[in-house]
Amino acid sequence: MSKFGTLVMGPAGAGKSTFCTAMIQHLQNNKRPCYYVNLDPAAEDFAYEPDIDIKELINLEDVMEEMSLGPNGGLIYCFEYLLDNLDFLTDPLQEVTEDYLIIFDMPGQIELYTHVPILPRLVQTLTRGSLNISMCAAYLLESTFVLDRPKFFAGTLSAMSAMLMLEMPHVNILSKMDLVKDSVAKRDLKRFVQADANLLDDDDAYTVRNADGAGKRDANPAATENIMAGESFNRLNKAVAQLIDEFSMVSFLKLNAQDEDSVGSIVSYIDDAIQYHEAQEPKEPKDDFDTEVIESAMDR
Ligand SMILES: Nc1nc2c(ncn2[C@@H]2O[C@H](COP(=O)(O)OP(=O)(O)OP(=O)(O)O)[C@@H](O)[C@H]2O)c(=O)[nH]1
Ligand SMILES: [Mg+2]
Repeated sequence: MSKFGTLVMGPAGAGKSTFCTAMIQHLQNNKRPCYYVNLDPAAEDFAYEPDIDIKELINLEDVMEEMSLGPNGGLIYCFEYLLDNLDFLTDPLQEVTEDYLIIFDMPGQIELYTHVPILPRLVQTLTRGSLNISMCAAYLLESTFVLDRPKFFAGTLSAMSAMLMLEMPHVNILSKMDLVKDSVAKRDLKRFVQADANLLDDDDAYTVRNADGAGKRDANPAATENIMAGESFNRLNKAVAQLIDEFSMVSFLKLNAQDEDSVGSIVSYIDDAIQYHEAQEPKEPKDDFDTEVIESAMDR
């Protein structure tokens, strides 16, 4: 028998906790049980009280103060401490049954998803051994990144890095779609959803250099204001986009956390990835009634 869960990840402020709240609300509306695990040792306010809260084990503020660490070093310390005290997480999760969706709300420190080998160890504990949770990662990237294409590809690279590092079913999500739906053409949005590397060539804010390298910045100063520029910056971005293109593994689902249908559609993708519905026994209330009748008849 398997348990089911989703690991909600992504850079700071991507909308992870808001998405967790929206998922819980959606599952409750559909009479589905869920189990909420907060793994952000700095998170303060919750719309739904977590069933497990890492702050009951370790608190980022205390770590920063006592160990004289900054927020990123403090966070890594908190996760190493969690790995040394995994019973805190695994003991209560043993009791969770297969009809629950376990939602893990992660912190936004990007190093967790790129190069620090902490999450693979955590994921192994959750997905193997006695817990055996069938997990899907949900990696959120804020859709406003599409307004600055190099930034979008940098964010996409972080999503790909998490996919490669964790080696588990994975959905990538462009969050906060309500913020860009009026400023990005539908045709362009489709290309962002597929992480089309050619988007950089068509970027108004950047000039594709001439073959002799003598190209100029785009003539539109409004589009280029405050945006990093330069030939080597362009080459770096092209190389990043090409790498993403060669792996051909990143595409995005679109999320507006305020829209129940949008949340429902992402939950369906996650359900498919973890094969949630295949594991659910059809439950007929009549069965319980029949069992009660038979048992009481046998008692007599
Ligand atoms: N417009 C809009 N704002 C959103 C949406 N989702 C989240 N936000 C806002 O974005 C901000 C950050 O959201 P959070 O859910 O706290 O993001 P997070 O990824 O959990 O942030 P950290 O845990 O600090 O990394 C909040 O002000 C949210 O209200 C959305 O779908 N649309
Ligand atoms: Mg959060």
